[in-house]
Amino acid sequence: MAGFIDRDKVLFPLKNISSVVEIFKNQLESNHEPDLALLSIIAGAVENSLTCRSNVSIQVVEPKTLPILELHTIEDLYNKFHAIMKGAIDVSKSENKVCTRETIKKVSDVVWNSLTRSYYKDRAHLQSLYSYLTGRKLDCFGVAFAVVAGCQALGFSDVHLALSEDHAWVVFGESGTETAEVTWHGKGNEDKRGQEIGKGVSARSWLYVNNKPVICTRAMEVAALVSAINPSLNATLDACEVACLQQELLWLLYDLGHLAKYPMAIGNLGDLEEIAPTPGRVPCSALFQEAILSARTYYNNQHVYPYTYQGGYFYRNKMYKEAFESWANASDVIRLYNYSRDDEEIYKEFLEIANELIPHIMKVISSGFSANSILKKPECFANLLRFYDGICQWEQGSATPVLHIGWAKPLVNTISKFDADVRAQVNIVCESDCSSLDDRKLPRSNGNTSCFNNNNNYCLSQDHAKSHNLIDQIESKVTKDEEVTNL
Ligand SMILES: CC1(C)CN=C(N2CCN(c3ncnc4sc(CC(F)F)cc34)CC2)S1
Repeated sequence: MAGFIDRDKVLFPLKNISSVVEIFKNQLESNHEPDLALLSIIAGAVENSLTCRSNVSIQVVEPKTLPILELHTIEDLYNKFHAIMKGAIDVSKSENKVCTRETIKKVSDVVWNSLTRSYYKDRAHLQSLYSYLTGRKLDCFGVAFAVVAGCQALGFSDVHLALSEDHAWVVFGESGTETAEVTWHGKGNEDKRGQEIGKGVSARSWLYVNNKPVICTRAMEVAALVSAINPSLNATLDACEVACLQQELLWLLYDLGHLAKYPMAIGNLGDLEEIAPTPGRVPCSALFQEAILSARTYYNNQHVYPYTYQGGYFYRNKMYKEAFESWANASDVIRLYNYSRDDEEIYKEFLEIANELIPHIMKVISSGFSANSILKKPECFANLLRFYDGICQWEQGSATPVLHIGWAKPLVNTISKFDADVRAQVNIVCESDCSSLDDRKLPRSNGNTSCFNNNNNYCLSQDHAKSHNLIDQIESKVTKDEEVTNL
């Protein structure tokens, strides 16, 4: 590990964004691995100086300048982190050895036991070592990151961060295939720190992405800390210097190839580019597409967020037909999983799409009568069915139910907005008898597109037909309603 060397120290005191980018560049291009503790402390210090309560007056700083960051501030915290780790774990005998589960548990205990007794865990700005070293507070990602940074400080180059879409753990050992929980997840769940990643039912939950997590290199761990930078000043305002720093650091990592296997980081960059496009760079829509391609290429299309990044972009830009397709593709991913109580985050995501975003779209478009309204397009109806059908299939075979009556009303409301002649163009094809499909949900390796048959009708393939009973119920209810209204 390069550590905190003179080439970086001469850049202090840090006064602007480009000097911070320069330090990250030096670390990433050095022939040693980048120093996670150093970069997390610097990113956290910059974020803290521009967003935290301490300077409540909205900073009016020169564009791209930062409140001055002195060398001793960073150096003292860096030395403190090394002292904590080396004071707690004796590694003299394990020079250049791979790490053991026992040592990882010790490092996790050091972090865990040094945290403030009780604090609001979901608060912003609790993700960096700056927060850990100055406030003794970390969020669940921050604990996992601190353990990996601690192991790096102790000389273990085999310990790496493993990331799902809502959880983080570590991999280690000779072939990097040992796994260990090092942090908590969610509210009120007993932490499983020290244990290997679930082989049981939790393995089928979205939380562990069907054992297709992002396994980080050191540079991807830098991408994770950069992704975790939080520019929010409060619920409505962002500190633009912090957002600008995050955006420039993500482009630096992108250009060095370190985001290629990290769909969520590409998605984060897409979100930032949508707000403030960088001249000469690809449009944000291309980044959302790249994130999807990365998830399909490296993670067997088992990740949901790349599609919801893209769907959110289409929705915000009133591209509703395209949004339906992205959301249907997201639903094609979740249908492979069994819903478990650890999956609240993605449940909330689908709930918001089904019960807020789609109803909003139905409201704003049904006022217009334009001929090319999406209500006239069978592919929109097909994608909506595919979206709802995936959620139904997600529920099937799961211990915990997904759907409740609150889902049905917006669902029927939406379906009934499409005229019968449009709905008639969508065939629900049972390519094979449903009963022959076993209940295990084998991940399908093909990309997600709604299948189109030759005579330009839109058919839902065999997997979708599994919940055709729900679709039949909707169809019959809608038809009945129509009969009633046509009486
Ligand atoms: C389409 C969305 C709702 C927009 N933002 C989304 N994010 C998903 C989570 N985000 C992330 N971005 C980069 N890396 C990671 S690792 C991780 C799990 C945590 F426990 F470590 C989360 C996450 C960033 C924001 S999904």
